Amino acid sequence: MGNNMQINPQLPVRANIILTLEKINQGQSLSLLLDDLLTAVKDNEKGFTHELLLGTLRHWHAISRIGESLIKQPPTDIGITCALNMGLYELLCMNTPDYAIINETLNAVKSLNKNYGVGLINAILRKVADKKEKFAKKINKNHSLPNWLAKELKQDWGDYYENLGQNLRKPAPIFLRVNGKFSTLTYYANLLNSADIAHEILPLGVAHERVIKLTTSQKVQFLPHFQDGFVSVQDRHAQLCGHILKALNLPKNLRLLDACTAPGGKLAQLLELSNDVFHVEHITALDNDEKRLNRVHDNLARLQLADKADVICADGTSYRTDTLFNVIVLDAPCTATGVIRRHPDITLLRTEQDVAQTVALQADILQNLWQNLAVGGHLLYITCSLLKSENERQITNFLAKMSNAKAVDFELTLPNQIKQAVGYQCLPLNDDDGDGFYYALLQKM
Ligand SMILES: C[S@@+](CC[C@H](N)C(=O)[O-])C[C@H]1O[C@@H](n2cnc3c(N)ncnc32)[C@H](O)[C@@H]1O
Repeated sequence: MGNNMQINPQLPVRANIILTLEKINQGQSLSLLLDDLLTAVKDNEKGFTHELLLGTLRHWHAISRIGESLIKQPPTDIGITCALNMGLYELLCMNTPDYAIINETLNAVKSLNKNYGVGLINAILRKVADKKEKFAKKINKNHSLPNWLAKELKQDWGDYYENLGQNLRKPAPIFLRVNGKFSTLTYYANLLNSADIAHEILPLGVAHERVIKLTTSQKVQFLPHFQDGFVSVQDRHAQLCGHILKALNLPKNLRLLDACTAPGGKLAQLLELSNDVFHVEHITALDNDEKRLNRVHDNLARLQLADKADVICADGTSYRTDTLFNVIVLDAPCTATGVIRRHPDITLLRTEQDVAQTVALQADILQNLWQNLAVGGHLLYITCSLLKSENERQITNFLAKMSNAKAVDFELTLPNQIKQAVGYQCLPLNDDDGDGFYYALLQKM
């Protein structure tokens, strides 16, 4: 059963959350919906709205299993499942009184003209409210991943799997990258101290580099000198990119291709790091998504780096240049299973079929970009995926096929940066850990 109602300020807050969940279940992404939702709710409801929506998504599969165990016939309207899951999450994981949750969830359902779901939702919420402790234990015990993904992660990560499954449903920490063109990490940490912004300084895992972690939630636009480009938000493991390349002590005047560049996080880091020692003469940055390239331009403008790179719209599977590159960064399109903590809707949007398609696309891009690399040049392959098929296996298959490619060793030193047959897999296993990233370094012979 469809629903043409749109998120709007006249609806109760829970009704707007149900509509958002419904759209995600139909394939839209949270990042495109969240602003609309938060704009539609009152200021004093924004925090609650965020917590209820994100919490429901983080626990979606665990909650769905509870709902399914109590219902004989699953509802034909996905909106009813969304309302039920939202109600169950609030009941089992938030502090709202039970009667208020049940009343408000039912009111929301009625305001969406879905009265046919009221009886079912009322019955299930009351049943669960009566045995809250039992169901709360259930929800917390297991992972909240779709079965196909849980199976793949178990195969790939054996001993780490349980911990990984639990951690993927937690919110991710916020890390900052300090722009060395304007500041040092120590100087910026002092600015944060002066502004009373709680933070920690943590190692990055490569050379002696460090990173800032914010320890309280903070609107980034209000960070000291954010608009002046002193600092950017970038995940701890994403920040390895520039430092792995810097540690190679490459010759000066590098010609670098940042393939798959949008929204430009790694590109900006490379430009910020470029100096007399790690000297990038020229960067070409490409992506095949025109819209996402707008975000690259915005980011570079804020960091005052707009004139430092040629940003082009091109397809990595076919792009060719006459002047070959010394370094190619390939931050490949992937299943993004490593960033589920930041985008919990991935567990609803991704399917098992997506994996094979993504692996094939990555192989095509890698194969084509290799033709643009000069002999002696390096290619840094990166994904934010946890799956070995996109990572270690992708690269070992490439090396087996390409007689002019070899793996280059580098060292990452943190416990959850795990050495693979080629490269490293970073896993989010602790609250301080960065996202799930894979890095492999190749050289053309
Ligand atoms: C993981 S994101 C890159 C993140 C970026 N490097 C950063 O650090 O901000 C992958 C990017 O690959 C792009 N992409 C997907 N298929 C592509 C293709 N065939 N050619 C070029 N870019 C592609 C997507 O548009 C997306 O922006």
